[in-house]
Amino acid sequence: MSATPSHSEPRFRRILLKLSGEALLGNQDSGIDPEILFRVAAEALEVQQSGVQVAVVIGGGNLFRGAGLAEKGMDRVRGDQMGMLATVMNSLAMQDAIEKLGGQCRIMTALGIDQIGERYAAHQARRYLESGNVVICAAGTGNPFFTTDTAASLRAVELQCDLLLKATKVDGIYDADPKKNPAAKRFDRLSFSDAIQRQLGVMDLTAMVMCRDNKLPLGVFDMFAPGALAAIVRGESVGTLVEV
Ligand SMILES: Nc1ncnc2c1ncn2[C@@H]1O[C@H](COP(=O)(O)OP(=O)(O)O)[C@@H](O)[C@H]1O
Ligand SMILES: O=c1ccn([C@@H]2O[C@H](COP(=O)(O)OP(=O)(O)O)[C@@H](O)[C@H]2O)c(=O)[nH]1
Repeated sequence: MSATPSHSEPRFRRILLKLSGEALLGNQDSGIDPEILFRVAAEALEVQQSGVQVAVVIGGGNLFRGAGLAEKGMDRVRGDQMGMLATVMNSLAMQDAIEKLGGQCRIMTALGIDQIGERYAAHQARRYLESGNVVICAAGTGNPFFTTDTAASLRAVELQCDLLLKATKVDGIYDADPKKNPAAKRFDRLSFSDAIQRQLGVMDLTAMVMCRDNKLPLGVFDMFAPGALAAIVRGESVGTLVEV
């Protein structure tokens, strides 16, 4: 992602890791593949233990998406509320995995669910990050009609992260959807204006614009590639880096 060689000092002080809900499926039809869950949790912890503060946003596409429910006749707002609750379930699974691996982890939710996590507040989230917790920001933005990509860009800006990393089902941003066009070419680096102008579909427009306007670099990488997260944080060129 960056041409700069590895350093023993971490390149980043604080990152936000956006995990695809759908990628948590692994080879299953629904739910969460524990192998993927634990591998990603271990990689997030490894990065955190190397001295980088780690905030996390998890999608809910492995369980529910509001738009899909609305297509089948459900009220869109209720469908999106189900989608946001799906992100809370994934967040609980990730918190459990991180704690089982010996890490400290807080869930902060955009919707009030007191027994599960405290209500998200940026200043408190920053304190938890500074005191050695992984902080999972659950329930998206708390509003229907948004996505967890947008929630991730919002939280990353609020939490003053140096980098937003989207871990997804593809290994970067291509000039066309690589799942539909096998001849598509991957970018190592790209500007936000190019990504927005070319309507490259890997991240929704609202999230891209949020990153661009706040000069927050965005990395996109393959959630199934072991070691990719740590490599990016060491400054190695993995996936695609989008900058202003
Ligand atoms: N130009 C592109 N480059 C890479 N991926 C793309 C592109 N256009 C569309 N995609 C698709 O975007 C998907 C990732 O986005 P999304 O469905 O929001 O996933 P997530 O569940 O990770 O949020 C990939 O699976 C890929 O097929
Ligand atoms: O701020 C938000 C974030 C998410 N969602 C809902 O939660 C679902 C799951 O999130 P997403 O589709 O972003 O998950 P991913 O694609 O990352 O698995 C979405 O489809 C929406 O229905 C929402 O309503 N508001």
